This record gives sequence, C-alpha cells and structure tokens, in this order.
Amino acid sequence: MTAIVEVSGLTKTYKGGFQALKGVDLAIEEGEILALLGPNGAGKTTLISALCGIVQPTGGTARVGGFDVVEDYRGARAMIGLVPQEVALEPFEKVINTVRFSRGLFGYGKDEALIERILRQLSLWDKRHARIRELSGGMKRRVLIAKALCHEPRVLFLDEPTAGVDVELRRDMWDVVAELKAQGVTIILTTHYIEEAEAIADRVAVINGGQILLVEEKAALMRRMGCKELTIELTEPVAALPEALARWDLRLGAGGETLIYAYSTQGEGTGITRLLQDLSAAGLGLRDLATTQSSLEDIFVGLIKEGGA
Ligand SMILES: Nc1ncnc2c1ncn2[C@@H]1O[C@H](COP(=O)(O)OP(=O)(O)OP(=O)(O)O)[C@@H](O)[C@H]1O
Repeated sequence: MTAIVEVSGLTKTYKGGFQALKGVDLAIEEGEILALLGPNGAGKTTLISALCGIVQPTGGTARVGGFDVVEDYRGARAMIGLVPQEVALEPFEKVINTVRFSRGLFGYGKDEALIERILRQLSLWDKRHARIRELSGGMKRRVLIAKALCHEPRVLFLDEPTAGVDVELRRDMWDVVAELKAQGVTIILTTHYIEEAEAIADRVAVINGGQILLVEEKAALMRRMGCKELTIELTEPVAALPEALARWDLRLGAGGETLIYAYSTQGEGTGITRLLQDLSAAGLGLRDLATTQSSLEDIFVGLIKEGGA
C-alpha cells in the first residue's frame, strides 16, 4: 500500500507563540481508517486544519495524494473532504442546494445522480427540500458529511464526527464510514470517544501536547497492551504468597483476601486451569473469581499519563 497522506516534521506555532504541533510524522495508507485520539488541546484540529490548508504550518512538510499542502494547495485540497467540528451551514438554505453549491464551489459540474446517492446514503433524501434550520443537530452533521463527499474526495477528514449525537446516530455514522471505506475512501477521524476508535479504526494514532505518542494497528495495540486480570477471592486471607505459587507472579490484594493474576488472551493458553490446581494443592480455598479486560481506554489513559499530561 502507498501512503496517501505523508506528514514529516510538521510544526505549528500560533501567533502569540503557542506551539500546537511539535514535529509530527505520520503516514496514512490509502483506504485505511485512522483514528486520531487525544485529549482537549492535543493538536488534533490543528493537524487536520494544516492538512486541509486552513492553518499554515510553520515547519515541516505534508503531502496529500502527492501534493504539498502549501505549495500545491489546490491539488491537495481537491483530494480532500473535510467535515468540520462546528456546524457552519446557511440556515435558510435547502439541504439539496447546500450540497449542490458545495460541489460547484469545487469547480465540478452538476451530477444529480451523485448527489442523490450521497443524500440517500446519509438518510437525507427525504429531507432534501427541508431548510437547514428545520433539521436536528444530528441531521445537520450529516449535511456536513454530504457536503464533504459531493466532490468525491479520496481522503475524508472527520473532526469529531459524532460529538454530541445520540447513540443511534453514532452507530449510523459508523456504518456510513464503513461504506465509504468500502468505496476506497481514506478516512482520518478525530475523536474523544475511545469506543469510536475501538469500533471503526484500522489504526490508532495517539496525540498529546502536539506530539504523536504512538501509531499502531488497533488490533495489535490491544493485543500488545491489553491484558486480562483474574481476581481470585480467597476463603481465608493469607499474610504472604505461598512459596508453592512463586512461579505464578501473582499480586496479593489488600488485606490478603485476593490474589490477582494478569494474563494475555493471545497466548496458547491462559494458564488458569493449572493455576487453580496449584492453588488447591497449596491448600487455598476460593470464594469467588472475577475477570476484567483492559480496554483501549485503559491503554490510552496510561499513555497520556506516561507522557506527562
Ligand atoms: N488560532 C489559535 N491561536 C492560538 N492558539 C490556538 C489556536 N488554535 C488552537 N490553539 C491552541 O492550540 C492547541 C491545540 O488546539 P487544537 O484545537 O488543535 O486541539 P484539539 O486536540 O483539536 O482539541 P479539542 O479536542 O479540544 O478540539 C490548544 O492549546 C489551543 O488552545
């Protein structure tokens, strides 16, 4: 696969001296969904805005589809669809005209069939003659997506696509994103919702303080950093871990009433059966067992803490 977005040493210092991007390197493959995950103020919008030519970088380079976003601005912009975080639509305009105008703004001729397809895909076809101000917040967000799609971009940036929308609409949006991916569109989305990254991204980039802390395949990230813990509640507390269990690398819970065993679900076996046999052989009685799975959220929080945020 080839990188359709290539970012190298990108920096952005805003007027007033605040450095929002501190040398970002990132390569995004054609056809993938990359989730850019980071806390408030991490630099997500600044990075997207720089790639879309809205914010002027102060250093480094960025190319979209081979076009430098500064020097070949028009070439780069023609490849890109941007769904901004804030809804900025003309309230008295009709849905279908809003989308038509957007296509015209990009210098493309009329294509009513395409506009119908996009509006249908986003469940807006029935609302095509409604005025923007009559729409719900979630529908307005869909109009923003329709606008971004009407010039058939190869790279779609979604800045917080589901912020403030209800659970049902969020899932609909995820379906739309999956359909676009199936059509070969590369998608970069920023999100605060870790479950969103978990649900739809192929790769996850974590950004904090203007720096990319990590870029990794979601599945590999969860395999590498995710683990499960088995908490074993004992019938009688123990003062220390019995010598016979030394090989298990167990943690003793507060009060000596629980033993905690961390294990990977990816290996050949978890070792739980043998552990339970050894516990029994060591004369320990079990009151209860519980398991917990670390999530992308735990991984994310751990990374941000490590990064000193
Ligand atoms: N025009 C500007 N002038 C000065 N500082 C700015 C400007 N725009 C953004 N910043 C600062 O740059 C930092 C990064 O902002 P950015 O909007 O990129 O973060 P973000 O990760 O998108 O945050 P959020 O999740 O809150 O949208 C913030 O500290 C912000 O205050």
